[in-house]
Amino acid sequence: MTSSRRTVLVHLDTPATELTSSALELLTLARSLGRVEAVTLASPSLTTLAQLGAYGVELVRQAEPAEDLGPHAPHSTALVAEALARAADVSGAAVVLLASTFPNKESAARLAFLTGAGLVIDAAAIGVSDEGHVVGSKRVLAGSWDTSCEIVTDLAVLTVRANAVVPEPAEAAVETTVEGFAVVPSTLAKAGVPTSREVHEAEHGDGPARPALAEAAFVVAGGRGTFGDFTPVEDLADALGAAVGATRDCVDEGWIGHDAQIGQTGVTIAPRVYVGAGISGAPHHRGGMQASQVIVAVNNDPDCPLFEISDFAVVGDLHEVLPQAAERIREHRAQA
Ligand SMILES: Cc1cc2nc3c(=O)[nH]c(=O)nc-3n(C[C@H](O)[C@H](O)[C@H](O)COP(=O)(O)OP(=O)(O)OC[C@H]3O[C@@H](n4cnc5c(N)ncnc54)[C@H](O)[C@@H]3O)c2cc1C
Repeated sequence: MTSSRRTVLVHLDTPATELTSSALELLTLARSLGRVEAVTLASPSLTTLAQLGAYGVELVRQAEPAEDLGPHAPHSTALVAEALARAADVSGAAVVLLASTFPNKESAARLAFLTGAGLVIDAAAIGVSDEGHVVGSKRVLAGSWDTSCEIVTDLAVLTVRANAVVPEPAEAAVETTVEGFAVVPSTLAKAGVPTSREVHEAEHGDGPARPALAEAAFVVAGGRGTFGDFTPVEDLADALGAAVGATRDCVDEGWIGHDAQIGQTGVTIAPRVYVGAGISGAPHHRGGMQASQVIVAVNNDPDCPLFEISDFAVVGDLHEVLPQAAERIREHRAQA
């Protein structure tokens, strides 16, 4: 199918007061595949509509469940799947894209089951084969294999990792209209509606708010080489607007919270830039960060294994290197 004939649905996470960076990335990616429509389970705000217009989306399809299932219904993965299935049917869509969050992966799996669609979870790139089929690519097996999966079904469902592309508005902004469509929730969807939902912000003391580790475009991570003092790591992270990560050893030592753990038993990340300071590069850690686009390692051991997969290797004491880097970045930012 040619891209001009292909309709691509982008699921907007709720609450849709303002589009997240992940949503803007999805819209950018979707434009390269065909004509983009957005789907939401909650009324989009004026800010959201303006953003959608800037990204070239003319139509937002808003699901209207036939029964009031309560305020948390848009977070029901079963209902999201049923709404997307209906939207795909109404629009004749060939592709549905969702951001790769845990709930969205579940919704995508349910959607694929409902529609018989081919499914790729955690795609890092999306292309089109010579036959016109959508191809999702990703790293698997702890970052040791790159795979590409051609989806040959009429409908392709993909969840896309954060930072797959740089968000870019369309060449020309358009007017965005909202069109409702009815969804009749199944017994399953009605049985599984969340009754409460509380988002816990990560705590950073009095410091600036930092992006979520799994979605951050920049990550600064510290290892055992910090000897428990994460100040230089956090300072560089704040200069860059980055998330803070760590190795499991630091978490086990109680130097930093579990949410910061990167690796096979922690968070898997694929930021645009990963800085690893005082980290040896053990396979368990590499499995969670090897897909990063640019890897910078700071280590006082010139033979540290992390250097083998680094784009930039800095041999030095992190307590000297990181503060200097943070200072230079702040100087550059002040001049910009
Ligand atoms: C089942 C299992 C699951 C695991 N899962 C994970 C996981 O998900 N994530 C994870 O990270 N680990 C995981 N681990 C642990 C992993 O195997 C390693 O032990 C761990 O990643 C090592 O952490 P590190 O690099 O901080 O420490 P180390 O390996 O001790 O490395 C410290 C590094 O700091 C350098 N250094 C020291 N001082 C300085 C200085 N002043 N300046 C600069 N560099 C300095 C040293 O040269 C060294 O390279 C797992 C282990 C097991 C058994």
